[in-house]
Amino acid sequence: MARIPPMVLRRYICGGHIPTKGCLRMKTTRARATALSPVTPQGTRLLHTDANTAIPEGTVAFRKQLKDEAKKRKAEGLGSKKAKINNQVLEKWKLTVGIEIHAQLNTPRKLFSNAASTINEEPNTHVALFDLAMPGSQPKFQKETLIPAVRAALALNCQISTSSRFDRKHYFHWDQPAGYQITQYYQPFARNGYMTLYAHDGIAKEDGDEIRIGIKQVQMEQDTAKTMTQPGGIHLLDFNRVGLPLIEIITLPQIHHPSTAAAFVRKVQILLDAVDACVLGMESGGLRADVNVSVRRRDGTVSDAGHTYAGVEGLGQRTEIKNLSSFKAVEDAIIAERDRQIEVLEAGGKIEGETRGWTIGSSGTRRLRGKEGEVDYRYMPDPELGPVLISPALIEHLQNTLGVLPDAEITILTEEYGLTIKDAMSLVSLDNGGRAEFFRMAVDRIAGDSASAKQTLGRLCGNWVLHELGGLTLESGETASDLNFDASGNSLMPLEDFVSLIKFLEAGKITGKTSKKVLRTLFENSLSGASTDVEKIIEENDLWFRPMSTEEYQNLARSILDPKVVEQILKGQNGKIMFLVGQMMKMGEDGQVDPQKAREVLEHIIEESRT
Ligand SMILES: Nc1ncnc2c1ncn2[C@@H]1O[C@H](COP(=O)(O)OP(=O)(O)OP(=O)(O)O)[C@@H](O)[C@H]1O
Ligand SMILES: [Mg+2]
Ligand SMILES: [Mg+2]
Repeated sequence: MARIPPMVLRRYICGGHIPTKGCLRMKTTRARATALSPVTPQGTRLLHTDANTAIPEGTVAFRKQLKDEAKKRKAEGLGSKKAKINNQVLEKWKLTVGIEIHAQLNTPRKLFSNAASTINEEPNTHVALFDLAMPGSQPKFQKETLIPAVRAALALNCQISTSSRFDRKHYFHWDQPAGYQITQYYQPFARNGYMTLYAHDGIAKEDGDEIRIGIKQVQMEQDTAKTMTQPGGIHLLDFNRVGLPLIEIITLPQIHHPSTAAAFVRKVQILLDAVDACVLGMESGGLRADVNVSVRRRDGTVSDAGHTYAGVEGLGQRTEIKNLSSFKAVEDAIIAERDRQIEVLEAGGKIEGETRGWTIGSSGTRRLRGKEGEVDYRYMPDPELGPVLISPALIEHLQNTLGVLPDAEITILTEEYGLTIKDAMSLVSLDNGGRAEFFRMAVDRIAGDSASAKQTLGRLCGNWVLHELGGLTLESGETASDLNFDASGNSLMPLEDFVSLIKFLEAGKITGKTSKKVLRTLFENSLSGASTDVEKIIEENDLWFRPMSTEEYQNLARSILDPKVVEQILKGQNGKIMFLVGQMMKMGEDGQVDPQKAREVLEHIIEESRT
């Protein structure tokens, strides 16, 4: 790469200099954001950096915006469960949706430069010359990005091409300094995949027990810079994001219900996470979806369905809603756009091919621009990049090391470990699959080879791993992924100690209530590096279960017996006995009172008082 002297660079980006590692760093920490100012009186645009840029009047905090919008929606009755259910199918119109998902690959570097892939760091601190399209800079394909990309495509059942290419897609916008995006258009690296969605994935009930959505292709491409639009025509730009490696997953237009579309995006996120292809979910901006929506009349009376896509015929004119960043937004935007299109068509109008936008909580999509066609993009092979060659041996290796995918894991957890679908799905989605692994190792260690013990213990441990441990992680403020439930030896919840806790509980040596206390101590000790020896914790805190003698039961029973209640029971109100049992359980030490035994003792004393 040609070396560009700092002086020259400064003409392009105010205050920038070339750091040793090839990234462009803003000179002062004051320069937190780069603002692209509106057109100046001289008619030129200026880049300026100023941390003290006054926030224009009328700027509303994002959190407040969300709250206000949610309130408004509630008041309008939008988004209620009822509205959702009724909104999946329309009598006269058939909806068709195709989705493009952009997911950020789990790699340390950008796609064509060695600048670091970062999130939430100071803006404009990880930017290489090539990322800014500086004259003389050239792309250098970072081979490591292929590993997560191929893993993702394999998990989506795609065929991987051993040779693929990069192309330039031209458009002019400030978020793309080169004036084109490098993507794969003519020869993507993966094609012809599919994903199967089941009822428990949350598809519309009209789609039955399962539905298969075809994946046309998966391609690698660069991300754009992040634009933060402010009131007053000001746009803040963060070039840390420009050039980050993305995959674009393109489905066939085979989705016909809004909730199935949302379920698809959710499942892609879980799958990409499970195979370590991506690290960030929608909530952190690591995954974004564009939805393409069209409608056509079910009875075919008007010929407004002459469009075709990848062999799928008879489609209505599509519009595209870009950049959706939540599963709910996917569903809501589709419903709103479908309804808008129907309204236009029913009024005798025509749907234009457009790119549209959607804001959380709004009740309609809005036009952004006319849809660019392939001709507008002037796709061309990138002359600076050679073909991407992937050896069959690498593909085979990645296929063999994909691990158990979420669907297979859910089947194992429900059929072998007795979990409900809901618990199985929660387990699988936590800690990158590490929580489910921890659960299985714990149960296997206690149940041994017994299939029935596996079922009973599975249900017991499921509750502990999911809810009790889950509660503790939430409370401690640790992020679940930091907890590293992978039984790797330095896990924050040591597997062996957890297993002995469950064994003591199973053997009746400690009560359920005590076990919760011990788990908490275990967890806290583990965080602080203190001893996690369960037996020692129980011993030192005097927590072993000590069954009460019959005499102790009798004394406890007498202490709570109210003559009036006894009289009512003697008159035949037997239900009152359970009330007394409840009182005894409350009075006794932690979980020490066995309700069956308490009842026997109470009945005996009451019978005695009859004579
Ligand atoms: N008539 C239609 N109705 C609904 N969806 C459609 C229709 N035609 C195409 N699609 C969907 O639109 C998407 C098109 O994505 P593709 O990346 O091929 O083109 P693009 O939207 O022009 O590209 P980009 O947005 O990346 O510039 C696919 O998911 C496809 O299934
Ligand atoms: Mg696309
Ligand atoms: Mg598109």
